[in-house]
Formats: sequence, C-alpha cells, structure tokens
Amino acid sequence: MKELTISKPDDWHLHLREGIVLKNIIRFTSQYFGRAIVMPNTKNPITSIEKCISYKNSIFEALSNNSTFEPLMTIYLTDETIKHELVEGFKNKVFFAAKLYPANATTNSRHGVKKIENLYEIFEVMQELGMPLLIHGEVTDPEVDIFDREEVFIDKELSPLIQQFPRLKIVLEHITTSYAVDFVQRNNLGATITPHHLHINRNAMFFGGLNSDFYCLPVAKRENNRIALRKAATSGKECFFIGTDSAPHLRQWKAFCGCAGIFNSPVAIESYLKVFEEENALNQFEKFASLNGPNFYNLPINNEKIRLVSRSNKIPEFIEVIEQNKVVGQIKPFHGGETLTWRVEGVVK
Ligand SMILES: NC(=O)N[C@@H](CC(=O)O)C(=O)O
Ligand SMILES: [Zn+2]
Ligand SMILES: [Zn+2]
Repeated sequence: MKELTISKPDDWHLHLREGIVLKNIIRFTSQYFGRAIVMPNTKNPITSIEKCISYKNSIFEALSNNSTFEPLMTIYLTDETIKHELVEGFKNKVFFAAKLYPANATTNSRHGVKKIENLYEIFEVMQELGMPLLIHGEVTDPEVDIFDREEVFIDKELSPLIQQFPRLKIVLEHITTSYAVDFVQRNNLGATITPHHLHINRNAMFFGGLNSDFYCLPVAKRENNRIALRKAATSGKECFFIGTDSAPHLRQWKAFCGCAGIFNSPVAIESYLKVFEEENALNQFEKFASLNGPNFYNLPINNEKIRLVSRSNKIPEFIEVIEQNKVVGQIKPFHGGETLTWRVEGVVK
C-alpha cells in the first residue's frame, strides 16, 4: 500500500455558501485543510467590512468547537467599492484579499465590475498595501465565444492591468487554458487550478446528453488545455497551487437551471492525487497542495500534517443537506458514484 504524509493543505479558492448549506458542507473542508480563501459571491455579496465580519462569524458558528480551520475572507469588488472601506478592512485583517468578478461572468456576479478601468484607483492602493487581487478571468461580451472568454480576458483586460500595476499581487483563478498557463508564468502571477479542470474536457458536458454535473465557469476546454493544466499542476512550479473552486448547488437547482459550479470539497484531495499519480508526480503533490500557496501569500506552512493512503474509496452519489434531522436537499459531489484509489487517512499532529 502506497502512502504519503504531507503538510496540511490549504484551499485558496472556495465557496462556502450560507445558512443550511454552509452548515452541511463546511466539514469537508475544515477536516483536512488548514485555511481557505472564502469567496464573497454569496447571494448578498460581501461588499463591506460589516458584511464580512458577520459572514465570518457565521462560518465560525458552523465549525465544530475544536476546529482550527481558518477562513480567509475576501471583499467583492463592485464599481462602487469605497477605497477607504477596502483599506480599513485590509489593515484590520478583515479582508485577506479582494475578488474581481466581471459583472455577470459567473454565479452571483451581477453586482460585479462593469468596467475594470473604474477600479484603477483601488488597484493603485492595493498595490501599495500588498493586498492580493483574485480574478475570475473571463470577458462577458456575449459576442465572444464562451470557450474563448479566458484568452480574450487575458489579452484585453489582464495584460493592460499588469502593465499599469506591475507590482500588484494577482492570482488568476481556476485557469482552464494552456494560454493562461503560459501567461501566468511569463508574468509572475499566481494561479489556482481546480480538480475538475484536470479531469474533464468539454466533452464531459455532453456525456449521455446535456450534463449539467460538469458545467462550471470557466467551462472546461479542449483536451490539449487539460493536458497543459495537468503539466502545470504537477510541475511543482511555485506559481501553481490548489484552489478547488468547490461550488455547491442544490440538486434541484442544478438540474433545473443548470447553475455553474462543481461541488468537489468531499473529494478534492483524492481527486488531485489521482492526477498526480497518473502523471507520476506524487512527489510534487505537497508543493501544489501545501507549500506553493503559503509561499505566494507569505504565510507560514501549516504545522499539522495529513496522511494519505492508496486504498479503495467509494464516493457517494449525493451528499445530503440536513436541517433539523430532515433531509432538505442533495448535492452531487464530483466523482459521485466512482471509486477512487486514494483516501485521506487522518490528520497527524
Ligand atoms: N465556478 C463556478 O462555476 N461557479 C462558482 C463561481 C465562480 O467561481 O466562478 C459559484 O459560485 O457557483
Ligand atoms: Zn470564478
Ligand atoms: Zn469560484
């Protein structure tokens, strides 16, 4: 039996949602991840210090008493973001980073940024403060083909942005193309890579008919891109790190309206491990999972370790959402119904 012990990983891109969903899903992350950057695209987005503190408190309430999990909070940028609010929030460690959603690019992004240039004053101060800017990198122009939106964003929005602010700390989130892989490396950005973009290409969305289980944004692309992402993640290069983009949607909604987002936190570590094993790169896994992220964000590496063993691991078809002892919904996890070959055995203190 193969086994591996690595420093506890962090999840640098996570959707924890709110209310009953938050309460039901947080354990999947808090069990085995030390920290997570929590995305601010809640139904009522996290646009102020006050909302952020209240959201963070609700996260702590949802955690078990002895949990050491640390949520790192983000502010949702809009055309109306007030500079003073952002600066105060960062200085007082309420906000760890700021998140840029181009308006209507993805789930709960309608309040997002309409014109990136409107925020240049904010980016100026973020650059001075060393506050990280996390970007959902897709243009929203309906005339641009959905499979090209990341590349067009890089050319039209990101390139001018980094020319203007060369010292701004930027993470291009959930990258999906070989174009992004190259761009990130050439320009000293950071990038998160999800488990699902390492496993599926765009065919998955049409597997057995129109299949919303594999619909997320940015959408999975052609196979050559998946191959480039696998090379990047398993290379050990410092700019690439975990960001699961675990994005739960209740089954009834997902199946009905095809919301974008894949729920992978119950299987994220095992899912990445499958890729690293297939690429003969298990020795690089700790860098991607636990070292590169803290290094990029100037944070300490987690003290605790986790033990991983290669042992059969059947993933349930659905995770139940329970409220007052009643099942009120279901969420399909990534790899639901499959048997994976790795399992997290536990935390080593
Ligand atoms: N990735 C997704 O497809 N969905 C995310 C939003 C996001 O990260 O873009 C969500 O919040 O559901
Ligand atoms: Zn996104
Ligand atoms: Zn996301």
